[in-house]
Amino acid sequence: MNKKYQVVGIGNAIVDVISQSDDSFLDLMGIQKGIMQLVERERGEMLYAAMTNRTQAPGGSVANTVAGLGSLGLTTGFIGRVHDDALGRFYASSMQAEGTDFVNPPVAEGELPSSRSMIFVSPDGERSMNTYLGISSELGPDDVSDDVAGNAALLFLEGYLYDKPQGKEAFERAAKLCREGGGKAGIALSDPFCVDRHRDDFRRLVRDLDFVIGNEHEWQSLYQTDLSTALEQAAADSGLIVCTRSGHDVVLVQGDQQVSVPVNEIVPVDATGAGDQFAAGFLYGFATGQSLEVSGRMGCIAAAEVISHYGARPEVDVKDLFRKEGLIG
Ligand SMILES: OC[C@H]1O[C@H](O)[C@H](O)[C@@H]1O
Repeated sequence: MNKKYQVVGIGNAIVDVISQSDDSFLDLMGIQKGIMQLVERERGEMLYAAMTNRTQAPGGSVANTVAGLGSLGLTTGFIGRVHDDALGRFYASSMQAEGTDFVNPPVAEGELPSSRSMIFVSPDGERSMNTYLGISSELGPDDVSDDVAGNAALLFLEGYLYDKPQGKEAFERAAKLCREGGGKAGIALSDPFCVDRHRDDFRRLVRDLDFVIGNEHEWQSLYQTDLSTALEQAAADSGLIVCTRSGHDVVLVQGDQQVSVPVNEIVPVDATGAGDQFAAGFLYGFATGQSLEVSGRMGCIAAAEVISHYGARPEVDVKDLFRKEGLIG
């Protein structure tokens, strides 16, 4: 298919502010370990000030996936919203520099600043994210142009967008444009609490979209049952489903075909972005016509790379890693 973009993503455009902390610091600050929690602006500022040795990097779940695909050499675009402030300009220019079109220019009007997530990484590699959504949560249908969503061979949608009515509209419009243009659209379930908030919508999306990627907790939350029953139901509902299981075999089901891809269990330096980069590796395989098994293996390689260092995006050429495993020539 001759499209301007091999993959387009739509989601929250978030600058990650990363620091290391121990669990007693999390307790002291009232941070729940291992999840993404939304925070108000004031609390975000307080947490930011409490961070020692902080570093800053572009993040956002689906944006991380699309950036990973861009650095793998696919033509990629990302639909997100940043303010025309220092963080927003940093975000937009970093995406471009990493090889992904950041298609909507930073917005000058309005008062909400660019989004940021204060991420505390524990000594065991677990990450605790505290996200102030800011302008990102104002993403709406007007931010989705025909030229971008209608020109995508694959569209990857972030489940978190469903948290705001205008985000949901943007998501639905992008999916419609992509599929009317002959592309395929899929969703990242985002997190179990997000699934809980939008169960009916997400079950409909599993039936309607072309592929769905989630982890075991998200699939269990979606069908409110044990994992194997949940995956059976998902596979019956959807053309292609993928389930990651942190440190355990990944399960992929497409029609009658079911594949399990083994994962080498390693202690992460920083677990941030593991699912996002799994999705990047998997979608790279999917977009380039690889088998289900090879695509799953690519996902596992990309995920293993990103958890071996701080930050949610790859630091090496992941294609080299695919070559070393004999997955590409
Ligand atoms: O999945 C990891 C991402 O989720 C949050 O949205 C952070 O921005 C981080 O980069």
